[in-house]
Amino acid sequence: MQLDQIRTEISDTDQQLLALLAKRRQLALAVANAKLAQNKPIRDQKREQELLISLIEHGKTLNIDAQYVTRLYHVIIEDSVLQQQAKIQGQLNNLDRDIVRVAFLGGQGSYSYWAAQKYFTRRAEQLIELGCDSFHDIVHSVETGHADYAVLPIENTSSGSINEVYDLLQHTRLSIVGELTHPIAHCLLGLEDTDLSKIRQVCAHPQVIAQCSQFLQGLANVKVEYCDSTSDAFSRVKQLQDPSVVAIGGEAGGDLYGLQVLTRELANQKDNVSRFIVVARKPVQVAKAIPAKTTFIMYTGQQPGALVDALLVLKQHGISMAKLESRPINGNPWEEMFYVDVFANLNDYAMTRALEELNKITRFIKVLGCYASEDIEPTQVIA
Ligand SMILES: C=C(O[C@@H]1C=C(C(=O)O)C=C[C@H]1O)C(=O)O
Repeated sequence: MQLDQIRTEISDTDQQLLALLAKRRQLALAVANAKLAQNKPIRDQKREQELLISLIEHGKTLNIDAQYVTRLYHVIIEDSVLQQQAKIQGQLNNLDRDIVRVAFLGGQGSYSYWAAQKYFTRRAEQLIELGCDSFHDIVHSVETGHADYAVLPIENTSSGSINEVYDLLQHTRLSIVGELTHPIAHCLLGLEDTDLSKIRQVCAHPQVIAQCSQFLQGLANVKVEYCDSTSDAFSRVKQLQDPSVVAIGGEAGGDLYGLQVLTRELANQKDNVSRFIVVARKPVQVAKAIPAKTTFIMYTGQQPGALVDALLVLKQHGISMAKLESRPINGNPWEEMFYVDVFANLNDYAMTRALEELNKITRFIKVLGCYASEDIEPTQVIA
């Protein structure tokens, strides 16, 4: 066969693969409704394990190795479960799935832009993108009704919690309605004729600078320029047309600005992942069939053991904590507001009781939201 002929066949095969994946998605969505009717959880890891084991076996007969099958399968299952969750949540909360206005940091190509795309592609026909210059403006645009949702980064595996976002949550009436994680693969990006040894200036967002601090320390005589967002860093490099000026950001984002990758994997941690939250004016309910997280803030007071007592309430009700963070309270020096993420649905009996008890022993407590957990653990196959 000629090269062109073979390639035509490969393209045809890829299209068939896509069509089959689309069909699989539709079947999974039908399964989701059947499960709701039978009061069963969306995720069924036993079924996933059985499927994976049989696919690995079948793969052997086709000369496809187990690792390849497993990697593909993880991607397919994650998509399948997230599609089902999004559909069930949309139905339960009567969410408008047509046009959605989303506020996020930066413009096209920023990490928050990709996170917003990733989250809403399962939930809306059309996105109206409202890029903002600061976290404050993002929250404000939802508060004032200019946007329906905001997507905000809240923590990162390299730089930790994003304090500015935590502080904004303390003072807003918006609710957390969703979460997602997104891998953040930092690259050094520049104009086509950039010579790495001649770089004078690196443009990046402060969070990105913190996540790549070790790489940046290794660059001698290079000025670090703080930018409002990663997309802001890209547009500066593009506008300046100076090959000694580069940006740090994601490859796909840089591509939108015609920038080339000069070096990859700049983050301090190899697994550099950010967790984003989605906030809206109205809280959502999470279906019982879906694992939920609840986030609340509390001020316990300064008496000895106050935090321990509060956490004991969670223990007594069998509620696991996903994260505990503390932030200063404005105007009360050395007093702390605690932010607690728990693996629980706000409507669970245990959670309701725990909150009632916490209400009695804390000075202030406020639920920031209950939302579907998007952390889809890969299917485990016991060898
Ligand atoms: C589609 C289903 O729901 C989930 C997704 C699965 C899949 O995509 O194969 C398998 C099990 C469940 O975790 C199902 O239960 O069959």
